Amino acid sequence: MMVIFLNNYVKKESWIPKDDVVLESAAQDVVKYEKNAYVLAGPGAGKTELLAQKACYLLETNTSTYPARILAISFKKDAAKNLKERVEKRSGKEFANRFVSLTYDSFAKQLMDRFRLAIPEFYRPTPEYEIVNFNRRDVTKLREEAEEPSEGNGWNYYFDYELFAKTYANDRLPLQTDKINSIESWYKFQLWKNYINDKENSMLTFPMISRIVEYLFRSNPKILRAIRATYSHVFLDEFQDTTLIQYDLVRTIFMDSTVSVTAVGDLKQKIMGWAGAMEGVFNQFKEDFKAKEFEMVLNHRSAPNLVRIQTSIINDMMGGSTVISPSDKWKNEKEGICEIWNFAYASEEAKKLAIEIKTWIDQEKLERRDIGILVRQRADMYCDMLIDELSNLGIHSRIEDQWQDLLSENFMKYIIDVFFLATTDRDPNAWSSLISNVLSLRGDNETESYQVEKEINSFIVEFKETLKDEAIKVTEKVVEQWLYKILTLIGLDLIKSSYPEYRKGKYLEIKVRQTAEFLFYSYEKHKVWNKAIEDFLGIYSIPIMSIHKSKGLEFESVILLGLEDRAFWNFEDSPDDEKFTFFVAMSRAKTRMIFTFCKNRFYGQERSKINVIYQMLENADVKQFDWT
Ligand SMILES: Nc1ncnc2c1ncn2[C@@H]1O[C@H](COP(=O)(O)OP(=O)(O)OP(=O)(O)O)[C@@H](O)[C@H]1O
Repeated sequence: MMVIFLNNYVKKESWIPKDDVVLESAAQDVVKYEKNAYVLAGPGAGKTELLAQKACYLLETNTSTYPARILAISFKKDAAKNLKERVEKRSGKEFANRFVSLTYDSFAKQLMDRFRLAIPEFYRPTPEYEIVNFNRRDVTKLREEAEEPSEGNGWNYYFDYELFAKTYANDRLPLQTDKINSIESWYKFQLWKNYINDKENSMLTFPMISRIVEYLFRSNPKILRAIRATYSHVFLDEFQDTTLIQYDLVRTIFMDSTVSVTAVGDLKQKIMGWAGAMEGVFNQFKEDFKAKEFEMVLNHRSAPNLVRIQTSIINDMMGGSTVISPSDKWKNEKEGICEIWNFAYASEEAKKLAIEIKTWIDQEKLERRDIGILVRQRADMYCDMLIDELSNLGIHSRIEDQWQDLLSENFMKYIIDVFFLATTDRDPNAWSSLISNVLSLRGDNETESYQVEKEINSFIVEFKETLKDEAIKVTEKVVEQWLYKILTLIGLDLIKSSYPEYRKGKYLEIKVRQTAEFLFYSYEKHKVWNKAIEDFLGIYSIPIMSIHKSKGLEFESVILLGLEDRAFWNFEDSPDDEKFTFFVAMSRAKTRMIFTFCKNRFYGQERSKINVIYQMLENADVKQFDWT
């Protein structure tokens, strides 16, 4: 175990933010504030950055007293990984070892695996279990397979399957068997019994896992004390999207404890209402945790003209007169383009956008990853013509959703570094990152360093030859075998034991197979491995994704393709969710934001239902251009 000596710590008053970042005064206060707090701030305010800086401060000044840990909980795997990497890069691995960055799902799952035997019997899953989703179709199946109590007890036997699929885990455990007084409550009980007890291997959804863990901690003070002693601080990112079940878990574990909790979020980016994001979560947190409110008012991401437009839209959406300022790195307040482009036909739209994007790449020297193409839904349908037109101009683009998840897998860094080292002459960054990652996986034993370097080096020399060997017919299966060789070199068992998500079931195997499939696809395109690996990472592709997947990301130029009624089909039912979704899209742009509308896409489009959005853009003086 690595011991940090006292003289490595920085005095609180001498600590300064990392990477020359200048924090606005509210952010400085949050970094140093010791009690529970929440931060409300708009897009690009640096909320995630603030958490990274606060982690560095707490660790480097020993305010999070050694050996306590800091826990950060995010929604997406890549966000959790990104936060961990920032802290690691700035404070170094020794400090960052005490920074645990997880998603809500993996946090709950880890706790359940660790304390499984302490879970009361009826709710205790089998040692091997399967993680599943539970949707409307599964409600139907459950109902088909169950032997319902016969009618005549006055219950209404017709119930809303959709609602049931969303709320089946909303009640705290244990379920009160004496309160089974409706068909829904009867099925809620059946679901737990059926999924956990009646199967050889239990089946669990993430909301069920959270519920089990919440129950465990609520009913077992010893375990509760242990976890409270593990963490000194907890960070909650994108707090506006927290569900009732997630919040209840956090509350049970950390409320009224010495653990200091900091939540950050933005009410204008609350876009998970459909997935159960809790109404009034900040107020509830304020009350339960006696938390102090902080507000940040700068936007570090977008150019001044875009900040002006975003601010006007915020005030239209939320009422009030918020003032948000761009950072002072911009030369003048007119910088930043925001336009609406109207087309008659999708083919014309695709042509015009492809030509425009080519100009950005050729003349403005934008990289492909500087451009983000966003859609409300169904990227495959909305973008097929644009993908073809871009391809005609020699520009590759790809629908990023599947890659995003795969690339944030914990085993991926080893694979990528080994491939980089085997396909380039010398890559010092890949070498040092690989060696330090392997050493840290193996317990940071410095004396092993020489041996590890030797072992990896000889593998890479051999792997280089393998990749060059034209006699080997590359297939998906062959790539999969290579991946296993790399993981075995690093330590397959260690990888499984170090990353809890790989401990159980076939998850690792499934992800390795998918990696082989995607890598092989990239290889088939380029036929040389150095290009294939870059292609796999997406360096040569313009990313296309749904707005939901773009959360937390930023691009120099953003195109929101299809600002139309049908794309925002749920607007009438959930106008706020949809307005916020639109706002998330427009706030991803640093310098250019283009919205498109196409009259004849899929047999006709209107913009009457989402007229409010167009009205807000008009109020902000956003200009429209007809390209037909
Ligand atoms: N204090 C700062 N000084 C300079 N740049 C900053 C600062 N804080 C953040 N940034 C930069 O601004 C951008 C936005 O930061 P970040 O992603 O942390 O914002 P956010 O509030 O989490 O955004 P969003 O909610 O829109 O996803 C990033 O490029 C980040 O590096």
